[in-house]
Amino acid sequence: MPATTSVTLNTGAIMPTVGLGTWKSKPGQVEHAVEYALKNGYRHIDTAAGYQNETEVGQGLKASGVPREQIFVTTKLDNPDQRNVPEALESSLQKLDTPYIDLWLMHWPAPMTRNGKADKGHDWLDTWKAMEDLHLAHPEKLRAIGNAANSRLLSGVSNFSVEYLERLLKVARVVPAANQIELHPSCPQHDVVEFCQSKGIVLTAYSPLGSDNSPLLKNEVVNKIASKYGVSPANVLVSLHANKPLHTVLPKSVTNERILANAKIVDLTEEDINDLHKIDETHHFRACHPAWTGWGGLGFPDCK
Ligand SMILES: NC(=O)C1=CN([C@@H]2O[C@H](COP(=O)(O)OP(=O)(O)OC[C@H]3O[C@@H](n4cnc5c(N)ncnc54)[C@H](OP(=O)(O)O)[C@@H]3O)[C@@H](O)[C@H]2O)C=CC1
Ligand SMILES: O=C[C@H](O)[C@@H](O)[C@@H](O)[C@H](O)C(=O)O
Repeated sequence: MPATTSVTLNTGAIMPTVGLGTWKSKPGQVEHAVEYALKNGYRHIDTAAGYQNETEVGQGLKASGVPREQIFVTTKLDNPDQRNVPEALESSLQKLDTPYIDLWLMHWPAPMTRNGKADKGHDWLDTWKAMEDLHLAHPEKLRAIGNAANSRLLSGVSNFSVEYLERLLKVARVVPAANQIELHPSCPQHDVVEFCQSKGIVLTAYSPLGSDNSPLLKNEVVNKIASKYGVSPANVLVSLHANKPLHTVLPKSVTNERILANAKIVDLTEEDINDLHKIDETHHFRACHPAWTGWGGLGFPDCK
């Protein structure tokens, strides 16, 4: 299958395959990164309330001059806001200075207190129910969950394992449109990928390069494939997802040349993909281990 440039969500909305990541992209830098990306062809930006840069991301959206309706914007409900879902949505809309969000994700199935501890008195399933209620009441604010012509209202999740998705889907009125999870050759999560694909849930690959100072950029297999196509290792790591059904991918950079370069996607062969998947057999890692939430491994088999 040739690499895709967009996927269709279960709402019918179109989500561009490559989006600019903004975790750790600081105010002062991120406005320019977003503006530069949009001026150079990106149409998908990923942020989160937890990144504390929504205001500056919003400034970058405006500065680009690209009409809002041509841009796919994802943001996320922060873990300490799981008891305050409507207020959190309003806060993100205000900071991003936008009338709607294209995709709103529960950042982690892990309610937390404001002082960084697990909030064991709250169930993330109740958070999802509150997100569903909001979507049903305000479809105009959450584009990816539907519109007047499509009353099937959908939103998304992030960091959901198969075990957690199964619990969600048992009671959900709304099938998540996307599950944003860590995906790269050293964290392929085939179980979650297959499960989501079987339910029509789009996978969004986070930390696709392996995050900061990634060993994957120096990996021999990645470099060999990069040489074969005359591209950089980052292009191979981004392309890996663009070559799979129902996948999108979020390379992050605040460096102009990298923002530009990372958007180039190449077609990979099945053999290339199999070789990249073998990397995990000898070198597995996660950039974002779920244990930081205080909720343990969140049902991920490699996090027990
Ligand atoms: N839902 C969730 O829980 C999570 C979501 N995410 C999302 O996914 C995005 C991507 O993940 P992230 O962890 O940021 O990591 P990435 O895998 O995108 O790697 C980013 C790092 O690689 C560097 N880099 C970027 N391009 C290149 C290149 N071409 N060559 C060499 N180095 C490069 C960046 O540096 P520099 O910027 O200095 O150029 C930065 O240090 C996040 O920004 C966020 O939007 C990430 C983690 C968790
Ligand atoms: O989206 C990014 C990640 O989920 C990030 O928000 C968490 O992983 C957390 O901040 C951490 O410190 O590990």
